[in-house]
Amino acid sequence: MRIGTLTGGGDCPGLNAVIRAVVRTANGRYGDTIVGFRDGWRGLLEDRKIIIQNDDRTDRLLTKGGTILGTARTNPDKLKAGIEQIKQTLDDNGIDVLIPIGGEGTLTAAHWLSEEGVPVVGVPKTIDNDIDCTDVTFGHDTALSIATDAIDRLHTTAESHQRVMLVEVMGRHAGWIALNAGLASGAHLILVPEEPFDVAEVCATVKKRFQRGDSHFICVVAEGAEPDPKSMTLREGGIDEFGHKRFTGVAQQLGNEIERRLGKEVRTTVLGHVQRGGTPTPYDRVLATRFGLHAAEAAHRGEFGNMVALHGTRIELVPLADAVKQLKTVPAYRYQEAAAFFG
Ligand SMILES: Nc1ncnc2c1ncn2[C@@H]1O[C@H](COP(=O)(O)OP(=O)(O)O)[C@@H](O)[C@H]1O
Ligand SMILES: O=P(O)(O)OC[C@H]1O[C@](O)(COP(=O)(O)O)[C@@H](O)[C@@H]1O
Ligand SMILES: [Mg+2]
Repeated sequence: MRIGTLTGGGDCPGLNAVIRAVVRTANGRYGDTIVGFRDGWRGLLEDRKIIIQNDDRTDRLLTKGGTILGTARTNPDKLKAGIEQIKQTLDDNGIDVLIPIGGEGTLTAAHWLSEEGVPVVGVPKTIDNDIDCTDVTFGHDTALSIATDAIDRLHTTAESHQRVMLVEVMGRHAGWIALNAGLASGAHLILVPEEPFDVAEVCATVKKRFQRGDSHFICVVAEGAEPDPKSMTLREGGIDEFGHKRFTGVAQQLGNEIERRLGKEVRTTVLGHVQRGGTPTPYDRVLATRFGLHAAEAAHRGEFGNMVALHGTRIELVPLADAVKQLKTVPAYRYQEAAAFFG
């Protein structure tokens, strides 16, 4: 069998561990050839690829961050217009099944290709934890541990200066990183995209904490968090060429407002891409490895149009159609649990 693979969307710790697991399983067990397309869907449009050998170098990919295949975003309309080219590339390379590894966008494209008759088995990746139908994906645990470590460090400096510190973490549509890192590090407030915030309430929470004699205030803000429009408006950033909203720095703008209203010293830290860099945690290495193994096995069983998913302790298959129907956002009950520790 010839298996094609690619990595799409934002990179994520554990992508290389999936590639290694696919190669080791498919080549080691079945003697398959693995063709890796470069830079996401673009590699299929432009027929740019490498053969990934089952050798010692590939084996060492287990711990390596990023993706050896490169990743990219391609305007969805351009991708759709290239369907004949994609099919031609798959044909020219004798690909029997494609294993795309990516987030909700990449998996939406995978679902569309599957409906166009391309044999596909998807592997979900995201640091944001916003892919539905799987308990979690690899990448989230690593991002969490980086964000938690950063917030732990901000506590001590904030305490020394009696400051308000805002930490902006990733999370475009879903506040999982903010929620979980905030809980893990004992933040005093967490703001997520799912729950619009009121600036007056934020200021009241900050004020109350200082009034009772506490020394500092840490607030974790997801990059996609938004104020209730009646309480404050954010600068407009427009939409990028891939249809994603451009963020304008919610934490910085909220920080300015807190400083103006309360006269407290505020500092803002934007963690940015450091959350996605470096080696995956052991948890993510194991999950990525299991995803790769099960994707290769599903490809051999001909169970196309599916995505591997973690359910409890088992890796199972779910239809791509179900997985991309909606994003997995933070439910109200989880935010309410976290709110018990605010202030
Ligand atoms: N609705 C869609 N239809 C077809 N292709 C899509 C769609 N959404 C995204 N894609 C493709 O998947 C790529 C990756 O999606 P993106 O959302 O940027 O990353 P991720 O896969 O991490 O969610 C996009 O650049 C685009 O080529
Ligand atoms: O690398 P870029 O293009 O700046 O994208 C940043 C975005 O990528 C992410 O890290 C992951 O998003 P995707 O899973 O959709 O790729 C988001 O949290 C963040 O908003
Ligand atoms: Mg996406």
